[in-house]
Amino acid sequence: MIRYKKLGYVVLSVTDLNKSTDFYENVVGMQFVERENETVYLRSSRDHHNLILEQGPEAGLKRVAFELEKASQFQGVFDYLTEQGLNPVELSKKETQALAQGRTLRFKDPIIGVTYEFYVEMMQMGLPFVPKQAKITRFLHVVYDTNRFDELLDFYTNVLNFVVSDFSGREVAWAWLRAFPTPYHHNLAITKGPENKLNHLAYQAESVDDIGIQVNKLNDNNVPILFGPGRHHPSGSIFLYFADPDGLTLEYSQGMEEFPEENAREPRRLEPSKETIDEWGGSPKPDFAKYGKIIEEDLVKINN
Ligand SMILES: CC(C)C(=O)/C=C/C(C(=O)O)=C(/O)C(=O)O
Ligand SMILES: [Fe+2]
Repeated sequence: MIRYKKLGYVVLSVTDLNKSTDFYENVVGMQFVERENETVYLRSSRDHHNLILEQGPEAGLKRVAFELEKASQFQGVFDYLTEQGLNPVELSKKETQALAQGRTLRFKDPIIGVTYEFYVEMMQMGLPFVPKQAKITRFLHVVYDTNRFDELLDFYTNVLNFVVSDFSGREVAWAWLRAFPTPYHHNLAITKGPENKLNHLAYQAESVDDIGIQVNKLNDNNVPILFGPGRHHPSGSIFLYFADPDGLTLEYSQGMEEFPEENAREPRRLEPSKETIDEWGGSPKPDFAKYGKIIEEDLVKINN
């Protein structure tokens, strides 16, 4: 059984690396760690990185990385994914050293083609994370649109050991999932849509005040606010969605429900109503979750 420590980081392809680095540092609130050629590492915790930006010809999602609960689980998880026919590839020492992390495997999900990375022992930085702008406290979740909803839900729950926190729909069209046994209501969610794409990425804000302060700061910086502030009924969180320089939707989220490992409540089937989406009655702008191409790449970059 796969046991996760946390959602660790994502890799985004961006069309203007300098602009996006400035945005994620000075608007979103992450801390710059280092730049290696066309790759920038940023963090929102003691981890060496919680976001990698890569210059590319088009914007999109390249990779989603989860940290396994224990280093001792790595080989067992590798063997399990092999048995499941997912053909995981273990990264070379050279590549894991470049990433400042321990043993690392990658595979592609066979449904929508997202590259996943499972790793252990990411280097912990000497100084604590200090947000420069918004007080973000962690990288919280990834959401996809998919036209293969049922297969994707089956894959996460029956192969990758994610647990459903809530569903929505008469015919289920939303599912919020947590990587077992991580406590947050969701570190991954999926929704039915005409295509397979990233819907949004979310960062936890320290307090409700920080969300309110960000409304003003985003407006001052002419950053488009795409939805909110409001309160999502599923996780109970206060939210604020805005656009990154490539139009990708980002969320600040505060106050999400947390689950115990044992005796957690059962998932609820929620009405897909306006009030479920936002208890305060708001609606998303047309550009909400409009962009977010899934970019497929080679699993291994540095061979030895
Ligand atoms: C916008 C959708 C329909 C919605 O309700 C989102 C809910 C939540 C939440 O409850 O926290 C999210 O953040 C999410 O799905 O990402
Ligand atoms: Fe969200």
